[in-house]
Amino acid sequence: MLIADIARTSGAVAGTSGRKAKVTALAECLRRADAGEAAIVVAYLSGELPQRQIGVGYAALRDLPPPAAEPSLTVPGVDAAFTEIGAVSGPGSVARRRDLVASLLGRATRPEQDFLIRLLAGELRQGALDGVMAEAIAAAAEVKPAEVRRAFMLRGSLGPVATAALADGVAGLRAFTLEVGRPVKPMLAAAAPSIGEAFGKLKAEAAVEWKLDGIRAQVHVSGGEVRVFTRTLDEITARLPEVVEAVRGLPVRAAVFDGELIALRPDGRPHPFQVTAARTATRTAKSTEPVPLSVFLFDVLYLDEGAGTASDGSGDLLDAPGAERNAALVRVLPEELRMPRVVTGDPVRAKEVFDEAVARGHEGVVIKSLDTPYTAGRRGAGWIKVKPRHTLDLVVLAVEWGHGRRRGLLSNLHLGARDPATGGFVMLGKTFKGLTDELLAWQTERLRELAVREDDWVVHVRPELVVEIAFDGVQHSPRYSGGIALRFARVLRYRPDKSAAEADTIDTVRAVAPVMD
Ligand SMILES: Nc1ncnc2c1ncn2[C@@H]1O[C@H](COP(=O)(O)OP(=O)(O)OP(=O)(O)O)[C@@H](O)[C@H]1O
Repeated sequence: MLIADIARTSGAVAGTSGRKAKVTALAECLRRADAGEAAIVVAYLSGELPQRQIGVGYAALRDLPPPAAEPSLTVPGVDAAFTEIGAVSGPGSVARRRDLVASLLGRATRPEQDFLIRLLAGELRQGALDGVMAEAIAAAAEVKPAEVRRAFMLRGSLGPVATAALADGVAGLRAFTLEVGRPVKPMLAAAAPSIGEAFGKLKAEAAVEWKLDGIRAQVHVSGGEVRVFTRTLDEITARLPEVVEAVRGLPVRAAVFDGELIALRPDGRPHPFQVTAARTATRTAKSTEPVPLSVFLFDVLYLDEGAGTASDGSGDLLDAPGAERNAALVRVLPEELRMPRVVTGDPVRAKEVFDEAVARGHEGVVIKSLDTPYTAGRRGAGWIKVKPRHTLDLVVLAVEWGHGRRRGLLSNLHLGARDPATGGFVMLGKTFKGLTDELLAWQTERLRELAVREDDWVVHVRPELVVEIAFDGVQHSPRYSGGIALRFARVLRYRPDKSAAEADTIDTVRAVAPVMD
């Protein structure tokens, strides 16, 4: 298969806002790929190329060689070239990489050059196409989309799922199973502005759980071994001995739990989020004394209680309804390891739980359907979060050099929400409020790494960094393409645990904040 095919498909997908048209274009492209190429096609089209691994700076992409007249680059050929570029190291590696990129681009036609540059610069990398891509794989392989989504949840990446679907259909997809020790993509929550609205979306009775502002953790137990993974599926076991200790002695042969880890003060109220985050951050100030994390588990995806017990045998619980998974959780976990939870059909009672959680310094509640299975992502909205004050996770699109005291620092952030219709981002406003000196220094360094171009004092960056923003409301604004702007936006913190594909969408912004005039 030729890169020209992928470039053309990428253009077609970007050029239409219709979901169906996107799926059709992607499926058509996948049908032309052989099973081995499919994984690469999927990765490139969803912009999943690991830029940092390839390590091509923007400078290498600025001076383009003249384009080739005819397309000749093949998918395996380009992939091999990327691997070669990524492997260059040692003295002179920057120049060597630049030469290799120039040689690759010199063999590309103009549209192929455009595509490869956007791929290398990370500008295709919104991954917003995950849902669309899963549907396209299903269409190309002639299987149900649910089969593809399930395999994606279990495997964590769509490339290998596409290969399996095209090579072996449903049988290939079902070969992806839940294995203790291998993390799966976590279930996420939709948002509602109030308890009443959240209840309105679920059946009469639902579970109301505290929402703690900690770190999501998937805890895998097998025999005496405990392993802990983040929501981005990275292993953090070695950093959290107290979590391993808390879970080690449970009466299970094997299990996979889902939950939240948080640093609590002796009075049970949470420490500021940074204290929790410091326990798993890769770059931390060594001077701070680590504060132990408490474990609050709220789901179980797999359970084998061992011979002679209630569930004698092994069991993947992903398809079991919420109430049944919780019953299993209650059976094997002591109360102090479980997330506080009340089952009720009464919104007034639910509001009491919410008020209590907030009074104790927590974020709010997650209202959970009793009958939905465990599914990755926000699909189906079996979980709905309600907070007293909604915040948004937005993507930094650009940043302005500061003035005065902030001279030499990247300060005023341009904030964007995801636009699922286009796969791009919609700008919602700017802010330099809420930034501490520490955050300013950190973002200056990080955003310089992500810079793609600079005009006057505005540095445009690869849309990768997710920042959590508080705001007072949303108002109409002709200045931005989405027609709305945030009022009094201020930075709460960065969300390095989230990718741009997980940032809030423009639809979420409208759902949590009615537009004021
Ligand atoms: N009881 C709970 N049930 C589920 N998730 C919980 C609970 N308590 C805290 N959480 C956290 O809330 C997150 C679910 O909300 P969501 O899917 O919107 O992710 P998020 O965007 O990280 O949330 P937020 O930014 O609001 O913390 C989970 O990833 C988890 O870390």
